[in-house]
This record gives sequence, structure tokens and C-alpha cells, in this order.
Amino acid sequence: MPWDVIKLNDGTSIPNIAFGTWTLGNGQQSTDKVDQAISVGFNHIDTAQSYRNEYEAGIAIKESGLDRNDLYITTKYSGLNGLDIETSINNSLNNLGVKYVDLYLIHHPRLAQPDIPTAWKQMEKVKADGLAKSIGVSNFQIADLEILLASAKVKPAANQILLHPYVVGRQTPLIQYAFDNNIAIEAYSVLIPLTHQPGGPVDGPVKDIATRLDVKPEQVLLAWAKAKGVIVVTSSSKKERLEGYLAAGDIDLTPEDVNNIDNAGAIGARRMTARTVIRRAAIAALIVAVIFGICSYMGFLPSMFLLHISQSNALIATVVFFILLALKLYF
Ligand SMILES: NC(=O)C1=CN([C@@H]2O[C@H](COP(=O)(O)OP(=O)(O)OC[C@H]3O[C@@H](n4cnc5c(N)ncnc54)[C@H](OP(=O)(O)O)[C@@H]3O)[C@@H](O)[C@H]2O)C=CC1
Repeated sequence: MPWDVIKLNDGTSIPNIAFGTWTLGNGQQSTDKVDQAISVGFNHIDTAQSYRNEYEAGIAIKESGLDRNDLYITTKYSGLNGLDIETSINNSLNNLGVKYVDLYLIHHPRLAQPDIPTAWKQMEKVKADGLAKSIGVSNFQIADLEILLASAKVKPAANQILLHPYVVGRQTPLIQYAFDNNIAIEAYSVLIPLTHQPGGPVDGPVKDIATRLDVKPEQVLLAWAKAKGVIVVTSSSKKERLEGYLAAGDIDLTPEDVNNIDNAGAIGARRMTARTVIRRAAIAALIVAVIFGICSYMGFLPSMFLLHISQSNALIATVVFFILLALKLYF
């Protein structure tokens, strides 16, 4: 199935791939990149107050000459300059040069001030006033959604979250909770295995699938996210990559492909957890070794430690530190 639209709980439809403006910076280059994305066929632009390029995106939107109904525009309340939600959306609309956005999100639960129910009431007003067709959230966990849903008159239409194979395990309960409550999931940073964690266990299955289907690894990852039934928010500064992203809508992975990527992601996630534990233990051992070393050198015992300080303690702690360091390098 090619990229399509997903029906939201408020009856509107959202294109299931978006071009994000987070890393574009500002100025003319930013407008050019949004221009490029629209010209290759992206009709869903994802921006935010905090990306500081809504104005540049707005110029590209205007220059595209597209009818407003043919573009889907998302922006987010990022709490910039301490402004409230109503003032912020009006600023965003001015920057973007549009009368409404299709989707307005609270960028992060900690920005929902003074608390989630009060902030959500303001979001409901934004929708009632016609400034946003749909309202939603981003980076909300299950506990945040529970608080919101307890008093919401309008359910959030979507929750935009981090989703890639190394976090899919821990994000699955959140995705399931959202789906059970008819809240769509938007996935960002799907390409992390290529951009930030190359050489990890996900590389193998992704490369194998890419070779078998004669496509690029990034296309496999986007197809993987699409197979999860989520809306993909991605980006690129390169025209060929953007064309590849859109073509990835035609890639249908088998359930086995998706499982292989999930399983490799789980292995990577376990390794990362092990690394974190080892790193923390190594730091603790190093601190102990240094304290033991200093105390041993100075020949005194600080009463707060209540430990028998000797050179052999310092030696043991140092050895433990190097063993942990070796383990960390191994993992
Ligand atoms: N709600 C939130 O809190 C957040 C939302 N977002 C949204 O999601 C959008 C996308 O986020 P982002 O993390 O950039 O998403 P992606 O994971 O989709 O990464 C996009 C980047 O991947 C690079 N890339 C593509 N293919 C490869 C490859 N084969 N090897 C190496 N690099 C590759 C591109 O680089 P190149 O330009 O060179 O092609 C591009 O910079 C943001 O713009 C924003 O709209 C993002 C983060 C947080």
C-alpha cells in the first residue's frame, strides 16, 4: 500500500508521512528545503514553535501555490518565551501565513502548564475557535494521557513520539494504549539506527531486506514504521532521499521482516541497558578507587565512610573499574 491517509478520531484525515523542519535551521536555506519537500510531493509539513522556522516554512507554503486544502500543516506549542497556548498559536498562524493549522500539538507534557487538564482546556478552545482542525500531544506517556483523558471533552487526535527499532519494545505499551483509546501515533526519529547508532544489531536485517528488495536502508526503516500503523514524521536535506522516502510507501514488508527488525532492536536495547549499568558501575568504582587511593596516601580514615582504608582496597577498586571498563568496551 502506498503512503495514504489515516482517519483521526475527530473525523479528519492525516497523510501518514510528513516532512519535518526541526533540523533545517532558519533563513533562506530552510525555506528552500521545505520548498524542495513540497515539490517532490510531500503534502504534510511538521513544524513547531521551538524549531524557529515556522516563518520560513510559511514562505515555502505560500510559494508552492498549493490550495490550502491540499496541504496538511502541523505545528506545536513549545512554551517559547513563556507565552500561553492561545497567544502562541496566533503567533504560529501569523508566522505560517495561514488561518488555521490542521494539527496543533502540545510539544511535551512538561510544557502543559500549570497542569495537563488546564493546558488541554486551552487546546480545546483553540479547536473550538477554528485555529486548529485537530488537537493532540507529543511525547506524552501513558500516565500523562490518563490525566488528560480523565477531564478531556475532546480526545487528543494524535500523540507524536520517538519510535525506532531500538525503542519499539518500550514504546509498544504506549502505542497499544493510544490505539485502544483511538489516538493516532506519529513516529519521529525512525531513522536513528542509521543516523545515531550505525553498526548496531538492526543494521543486519535492515541491510538484508534492502538487498532483497533492491531499496535503501532508510526506505526499509520507513516501511517498518508504516507497517506499525503509525504516521511517519521524517526529514532530509536531499532531494533523492526525499523521493526515496515517498517511494518507500510502496514497500510492503512481510510480518517476518518486521519481526526480524523488532528482535534486532530488542537485542540492541538490551545491550544499551547493559552498557548503561556497566558505565554507572564503572564510574562508581572509579570514584571509590580515587577516594580509597587518596585516603590511603594521606593515611587517614574519614569517619563518614566507616571503612578500613588500605592500599589493597584502592587496588581492588581500581581493578574492578578496569574490568567494568573492559566490559563496557566489549558491549
Ligand atoms: N515531537 C518531537 O519532540 C520531535 C519531533 N520531531 C519531528 O520529526 C522530524 C524528523 O526527525 P528526525 O530525527 O530528523 O528524523 P529521521 O530519523 O527521519 O532522520 C532524518 C535524518 O536522517 C538522515 N538520513 C536519512 N537516510 C540516511 C542514511 N542512509 N544514513 C545517514 N543518515 C540518513 C537525513 O540526513 P540528510 O539530510 O543528509 O538526508 C535526515 O537528517 C523533525 O524534523 C520534527 O519535525 C523530531 C524530534 C522530536
